[in-house]
Amino acid sequence: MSELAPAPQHLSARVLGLAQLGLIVLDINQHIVMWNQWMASRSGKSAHRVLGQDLFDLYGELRGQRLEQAVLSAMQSNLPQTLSPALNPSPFPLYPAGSWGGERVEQAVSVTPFNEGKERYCLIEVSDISTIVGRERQLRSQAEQLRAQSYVDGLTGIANRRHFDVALDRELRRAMRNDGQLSLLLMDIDSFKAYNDHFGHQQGDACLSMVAEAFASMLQRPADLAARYGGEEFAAVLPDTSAEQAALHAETIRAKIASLNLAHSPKATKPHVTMSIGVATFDKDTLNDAAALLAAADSCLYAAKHAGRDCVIVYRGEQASAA
Ligand SMILES: Nc1nc2c(ncn2[C@@H]2O[C@H](COP(=O)(O)OP(=O)(O)OP(=O)(O)O)[C@@H](O)[C@H]2O)c(=O)[nH]1
Repeated sequence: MSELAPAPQHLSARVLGLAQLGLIVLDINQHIVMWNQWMASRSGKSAHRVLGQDLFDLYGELRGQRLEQAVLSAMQSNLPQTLSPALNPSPFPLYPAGSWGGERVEQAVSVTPFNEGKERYCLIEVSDISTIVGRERQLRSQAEQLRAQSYVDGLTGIANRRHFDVALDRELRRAMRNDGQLSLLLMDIDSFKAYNDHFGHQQGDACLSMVAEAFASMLQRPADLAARYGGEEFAAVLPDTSAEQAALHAETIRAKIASLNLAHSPKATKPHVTMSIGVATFDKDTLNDAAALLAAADSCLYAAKHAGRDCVIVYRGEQASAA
């Protein structure tokens, strides 16, 4: 079997010149003994200029940083070191080849000690991970956008049912923990079928958007949540709000919707668009989960419809009463 001959020196030099990553070799004194073409074209410093210089004199900003510690530790322990790109983003001032200034190349850096004869050296490899980092950022921002969209109702722009469910569950648990107060409003546009039949579905959609906007603008506290519960139904989660306060709030919302004076179908009870509202308040013994609270608010909403619509009914035990 024939032995493989070592690569001739000119071949190694050519390969170093073609390498698509930065290669730096330091001697035991941290002086640069090798600096390949990739480093030269991204740093603006030719090998001729940097050979023999202390790397950390050349780049003062690296002094005392993780890279210097990694080099020292690699030289002492003879163990390779990898710098986390998240903790050490872009340590070298390197820029895309041919474009001076602008954004630094994102870098992944590893440090490998080695011995050659009696001498100890350290190889620093610098990879350009800008594309990967850019793609990661894009994916993260797309995921963030999707997450935000998945919580917003497409027609009205207020919170959707999923958001409502999450918020109600969170606030119920908070109320349980703190023995706090929490109220829920369920509201429904009156005779909306007649509205659609009279004005058409498209105008029906526009009406829903106007009502949603007006209703959401009435909720002032940051923790309050205005949501589209489904179809022509809306809901509000009101933390730290007693039954009396919620009843007042609901009455203000009802009056606000009526005051929009949106023309209704001649078949509706009133000449303008109105809303019926059911109110239920957390009670740690009886109304202490989402299903019970929703059922109580819904029974009040049903009672409001039966009481002639355009009114507020508050849940008071088994017997709902007008606000
Ligand atoms: N335009 C439009 N209409 C919707 C939407 N979602 C639900 N609706 C309509 O809302 C109407 C609700 O009708 P009903 O549940 O019969 O109730 P109502 O006519 O509002 O009568 P009351 O609730 O008893 O006052 C139906 O005609 C649905 O088609 C929507 O996204 N856009």
